[in-house]
Amino acid sequence: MTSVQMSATDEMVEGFLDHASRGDLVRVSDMICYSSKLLNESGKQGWTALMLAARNGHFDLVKALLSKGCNKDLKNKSGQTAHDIAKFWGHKHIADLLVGDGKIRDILPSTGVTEHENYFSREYLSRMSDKRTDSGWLSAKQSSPETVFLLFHNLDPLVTSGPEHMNNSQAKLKLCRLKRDSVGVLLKKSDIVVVFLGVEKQECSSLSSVSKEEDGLIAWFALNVEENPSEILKIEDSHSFFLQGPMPTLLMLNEDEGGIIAQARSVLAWHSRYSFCPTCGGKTKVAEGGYKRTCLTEGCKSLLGIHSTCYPRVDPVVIMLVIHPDGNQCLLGRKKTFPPGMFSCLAGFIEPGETIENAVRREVMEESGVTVGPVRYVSCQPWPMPSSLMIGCISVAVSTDIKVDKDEIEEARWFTRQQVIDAIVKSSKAVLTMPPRQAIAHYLVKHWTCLNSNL
Ligand SMILES: NC(=O)C1=CN([C@@H]2O[C@H](COP(=O)(O)OP(=O)(O)OC[C@H]3O[C@@H](n4cnc5c(N)ncnc54)[C@H](O)[C@@H]3O)[C@@H](O)[C@H]2O)C=CC1
Ligand SMILES: [Mg+2]
Ligand SMILES: [Mg+2]
Ligand SMILES: [Mg+2]
Ligand SMILES: [Zn+2]
Repeated sequence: MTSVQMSATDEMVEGFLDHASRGDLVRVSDMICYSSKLLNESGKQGWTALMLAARNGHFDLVKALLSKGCNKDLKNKSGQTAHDIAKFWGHKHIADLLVGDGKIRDILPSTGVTEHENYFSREYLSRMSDKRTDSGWLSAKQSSPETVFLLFHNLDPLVTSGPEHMNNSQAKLKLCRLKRDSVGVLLKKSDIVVVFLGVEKQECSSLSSVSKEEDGLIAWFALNVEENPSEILKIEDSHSFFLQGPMPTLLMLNEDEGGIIAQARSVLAWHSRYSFCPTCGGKTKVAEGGYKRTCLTEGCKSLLGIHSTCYPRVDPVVIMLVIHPDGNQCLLGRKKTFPPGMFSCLAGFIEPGETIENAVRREVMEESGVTVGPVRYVSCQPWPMPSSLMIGCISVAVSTDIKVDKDEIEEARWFTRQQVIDAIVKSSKAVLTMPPRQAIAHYLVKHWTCLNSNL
């Protein structure tokens, strides 16, 4: 190659990287059509087009480069991949895209939002809903020595703080995984509701347990008792106790157990609140592994077709971070019951016949007097107090004057990006405190500030 050819190639690479750096999708795509080798070319300090697009937050360009087959594992001269760069500069949605295989996600049109796992969201068990109607299988599992039972007293779970349970876990508490022998007396009682939660996913079953079970499935059940059962039960763990709460104590478990609690507590709470048929007031019987209550009154309307009152309820709630029209402040409020200094996102129940977007606009107007324009879904979180689904959104205000609804909110204020970052990192300069990391309100604020998730 002559020096003239060399410089022509260098010039083309330099131009290509310059377009990538500025996020010029059209020019970058044209140049790749002309020479696909450009995809993995690097310039100064070993930066590729993908790295430059990741550095500057050009999500669509990153997606296009991945779809053309560029190598996302290349490193620059500082040893950073495009993923490291996106993470460092706070482009979480790009970092998420780069960490995956880029294939499945590409089928969906980009919204810039990737799925985020919140506390209470993890599916540790496989629900196996088809087994709920298999009464033979359910009763065989209830008699199996391998089966795990979780016990609740008035919806407070039995947990242990014993040191022998704390290996490899940062959580200070762990759910007591009782065996049949410990809860046998309760299972014989006719008024005890036993809810089938699911089976351990294959990868979390230990091999020794698998060999002892005919179908290799370790089932989990949950039961709730109203009288304190400590006297009649055989519980050997002297460190066990019923965790009084629900808040903030339920946030002290690990992520796996948070997910189990979200399911178990919500279904048990439904049983404790719906003792009688909501349609006719008659007696009901528990069916389908605790996922249904069937009315015993002949002719009750709830027996015709599928009747929603027979199944566990979920209440949808919108929770939203409202961004100031200047893009640099967000609206947070405090309820009278919050600890001093704490502010959170506004939230409210979705009403019948209402969309998520309209519920966001109505609740923000009711609680703060601020008018909201566009609304985008970000992430959701089961909230088992008793059974909400928090639907997390980000939205933009089109008015900024605040007039709070004093019945619900004590104060609402615009906070700057820096102020909420200080609160999240618990800086000594912080002028407010935020809900803990387990609450979706915390994630919404973090999402907005594009902070890296390891903060
Ligand atoms: N995970 C998180 O980060 C947060 C969760 N939350 C949860 O969001 C939920 C809703 O927020 P709020 O501001 O209280 O709602 P809200 O703003 O709609 O006001 C609550 C009032 O709405 C009425 N209401 C309407 N439908 C209701 C239903 N299905 N259940 C109970 N009350 C209903 C009641 O009068 C109640 O006092 C609460 O349960 C709260 O625990 C709230 C803030 C943060
Ligand atoms: Mg509210
Ligand atoms: Mg409200
Ligand atoms: Mg409301
Ligand atoms: Zn009925």
